[in-house]
Amino acid sequence: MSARAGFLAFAIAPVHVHDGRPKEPMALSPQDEQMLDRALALAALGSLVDPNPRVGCVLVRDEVVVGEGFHAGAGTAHAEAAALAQSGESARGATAFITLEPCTHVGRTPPCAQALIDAGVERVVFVAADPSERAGGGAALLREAGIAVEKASPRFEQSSRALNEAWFFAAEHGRPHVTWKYATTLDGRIAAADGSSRWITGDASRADVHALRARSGAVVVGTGTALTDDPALTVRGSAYTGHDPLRVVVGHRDLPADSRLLEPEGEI
Ligand SMILES: Nc1nc(O)c(N)c(N[C@@H]2O[C@H](COP(=O)(O)O)[C@@H](O)[C@H]2O)n1
Repeated sequence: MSARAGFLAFAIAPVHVHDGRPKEPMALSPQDEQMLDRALALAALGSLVDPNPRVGCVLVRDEVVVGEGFHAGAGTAHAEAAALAQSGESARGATAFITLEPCTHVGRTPPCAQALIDAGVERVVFVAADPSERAGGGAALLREAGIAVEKASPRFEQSSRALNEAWFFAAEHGRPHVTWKYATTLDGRIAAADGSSRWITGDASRADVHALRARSGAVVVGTGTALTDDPALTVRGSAYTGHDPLRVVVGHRDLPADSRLLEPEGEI
């Protein structure tokens, strides 16, 4: 079965066609918006814990989806490359709907903007600009090549940002996105003075903690917490999806050999 045939069951309503180039941005049609929603749904299939953003791409030609792709994690094909691999020659003259501006850099994989140009894509609609210095600027490159480029409305950008909150933060601020997690009693205490009150939160809150660990690259505690609470800092229960964050202990004191942090699960 050809890549094209594999995806053609998903027929859509008409998409407007560009005949000349370059073009002024035009309002997106409801069909365009439908494709952007599809691209966002594809992006959500990517890894929650990855140095790379979650990105989705849909290629449409003659009102038909000819390729779809999403980025599954660093080192694998970018969303655009995955969609182009499916569409093959059918990408010529197509519109690409992408949740992030196509990248311009040679990183672990080749630049997506050039791949779209080489494939003969005629129009690109993207959701959010890539703020990173090394990979941004794809829209300008595409325009220089005569491709019609449009940016989606802020409603879509919000969705793309929500999918990649930590990645956008790091790309825009040059530092990691940090979540400060703590538990206190209503009177502002974190433990009884004698250290006896290890758990001051309930099941629901602890489930939240595991979900938070599951989508974090690293968990950092001080040696005070490590020695007093003996936490494992791994993801447990239904939140576990095969990923444990890197466990980082900051301080000068050694951990005892039987510390749960030294157990083989998870990296320290
Ligand atoms: N446009 C686009 N589509 C994707 O699917 C992507 N993953 C990205 N990522 C951008 O490229 C950087 C990572 O590239 P490599 O892992 O080095 O290949 C990432 O930081 C984004 O800027 N872009």
